Amino acid sequence: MKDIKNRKSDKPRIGITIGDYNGIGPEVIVKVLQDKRITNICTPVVYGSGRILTKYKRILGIEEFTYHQYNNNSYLHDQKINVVNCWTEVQELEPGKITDEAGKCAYLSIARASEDLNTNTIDAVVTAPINKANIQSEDFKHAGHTEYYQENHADGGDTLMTLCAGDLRVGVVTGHIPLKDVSAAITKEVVTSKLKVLINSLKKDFGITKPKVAVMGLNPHAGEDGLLGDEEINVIGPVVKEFKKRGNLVFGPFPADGFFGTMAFKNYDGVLCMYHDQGLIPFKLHAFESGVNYTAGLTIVRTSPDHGTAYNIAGKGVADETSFREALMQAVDIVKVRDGEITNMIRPNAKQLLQDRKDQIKVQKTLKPGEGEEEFDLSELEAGERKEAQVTKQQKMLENKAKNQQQGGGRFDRRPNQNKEHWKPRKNHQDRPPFPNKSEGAPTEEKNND
Ligand SMILES: NC(=O)C1=CN([C@@H]2O[C@H](COP(=O)(O)OP(=O)(O)OC[C@H]3O[C@@H](n4cnc5c(N)ncnc54)[C@H](O)[C@@H]3O)[C@@H](O)[C@H]2O)C=CC1
Ligand SMILES: NCC(=O)COP(=O)(O)O
Repeated sequence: MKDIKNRKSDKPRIGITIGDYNGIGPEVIVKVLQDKRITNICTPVVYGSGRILTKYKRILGIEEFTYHQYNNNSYLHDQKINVVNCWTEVQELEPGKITDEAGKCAYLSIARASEDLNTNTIDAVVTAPINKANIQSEDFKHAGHTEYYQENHADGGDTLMTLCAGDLRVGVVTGHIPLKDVSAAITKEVVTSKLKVLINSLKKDFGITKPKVAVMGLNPHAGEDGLLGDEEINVIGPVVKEFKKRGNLVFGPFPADGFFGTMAFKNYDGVLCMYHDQGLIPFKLHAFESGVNYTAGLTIVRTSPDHGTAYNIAGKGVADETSFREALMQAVDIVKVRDGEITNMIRPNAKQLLQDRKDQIKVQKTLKPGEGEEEFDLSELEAGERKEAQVTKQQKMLENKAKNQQQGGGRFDRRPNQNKEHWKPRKNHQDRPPFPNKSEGAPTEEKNND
C-alpha cells in the first residue's frame, strides 16, 4: 500500500466519487456503506457532499448510516466512513433529471479524488456513474472515466476498459468511439498494445502467473477466411501469432458469437474484444448484476460498477447495489494483490454473506440475552461457513433458475453463470474471508454537520 501519512491502519483507503447525484450513484453508495463491516475491510472516502448523502439516506429510510464530513481531508479517520465535501453550494436533488449542476459536481468529485490519488492520500478509487454528456466542460473533455484516467493516471502508458465478474475478464480494444470508426482503429499497433495491457494486468492485478487469453475477430465469423472482412488476416491473426511466438498463451481470432454463445470463455483468464458492444453485451447478459468495470494499465487502481446512471429508477430506492459493492471489493483486492499481500482473489458472493448476516441479526433479536451467541461470531461465518454459504448460494441459484424458467424470466435471471465450473476456486486462489474480524472496529459515532 502507499505510504500514507497519518494512516492508522493497514486497510486500504478507497476513494469513492459520487458520480451524477441525480442518478443512482449516491443510492448504491449509501446502500453499500451502511454495512458497518465495510470499515473492517477498507477506509471509504466519499468525494461529494454530505448533504446529498443525507438526502438519499432519508429517501431510502436508512437510519444506521453514519459518516464524518470534512471540507479538507487532512484528518481522514481510518475507522469511519469519511465524506469530503467537494462543493459548498446547496444543490437541489432532482433524481432522474439531467442537470448542468450535477455534471459540474460530478467533475469536482473526480478532480478532488484525483488530487488525493496524486498525493497518496488514498490507495484506489471507485467511481459511481456519470452522465457522459452533462459532465463535459472546459475541464472535462473526455468520453468517459476511462479516457480521463488514461490521460491523468497512466503515466503516458496505454489502458484497457476491462469488465470483470469472477473469472471472466473482458477487455475492449476500442471503447467509446462510433461504430463506423472501429475498423480503422483496429491496427497491429493498437491490438498489440491492448493485448499487452491485458496480459500485464492479469499478472499484476489478478495474480495469474501465466494468463491464457482469447482474442475475438472483428467481422462476422471472424471474417470467414477473408470473405467477410480481412482484419483477421491482416491485423488480428498476425498479432496473435506474434504473441504466441514470444511464449504467451494467446489464441484466436475467434468468431465472437459462438465463443460467447458456448461459454468458451470459461477456458480463458481474459478475453480481448474488438469493440465496446462486442464485449459488453455478452458480459452484461452474463453478469450485469455483479459486474465490475476495471481500467487496466493505470498507475493507480480504478474500478466502477458496470452500470450507468439509470435515471429511470433514480430516487426510487430500487437500485441494486451489488455491482457497486463488487467494485469496492475488487479495488481492495487489486490493491492487495499489487502489494503482494494476497496472491489471487476469490471470495464468496458478498451479497450472500451480507444477507446471511442480516438474517442472523433478525434471529438474534428474537433470542434471550446470552442465547445462541456463537451464531454471531463473524469469523466463524466468514471462514468456517463459507463453503456452506457457497452451497446454499448454489442451491438458491438452482431454485431461482428453475423458478425463473417457469415464470418466463426477470431482470437478472438469464445469467448463464449460475452453475458454471469456473466459479469454483482455482487451486492457487488464496482463500480469504471478505471481512476481517469485527474487533478491528466500526464507526459508532455520527458527526454529520448538516
Ligand atoms: N461508468 C460510468 O460512469 C457509466 C456511465 N454510463 C452513463 O449512464 C447513462 C445511462 O446509461 P444507460 O445506457 O441507460 O445504462 P444504465 O446502466 O444506466 O441503465 C440500463 C438499464 O439498466 C437498469 N439498471 C442499471 N443499473 C441498475 C441497478 N444498479 N439496479 C437496477 N437496475 C439497473 C436501468 O434502470 C436501465 O433500465 C448514460 O449517460 C451513460 O453514458 C453508462 C455506463 C457506465
Ligand atoms: N459501458 C462502459 C462505460 O461506459 C464505461 O464508462 P467509463 O467507466 O469510461 O466512464
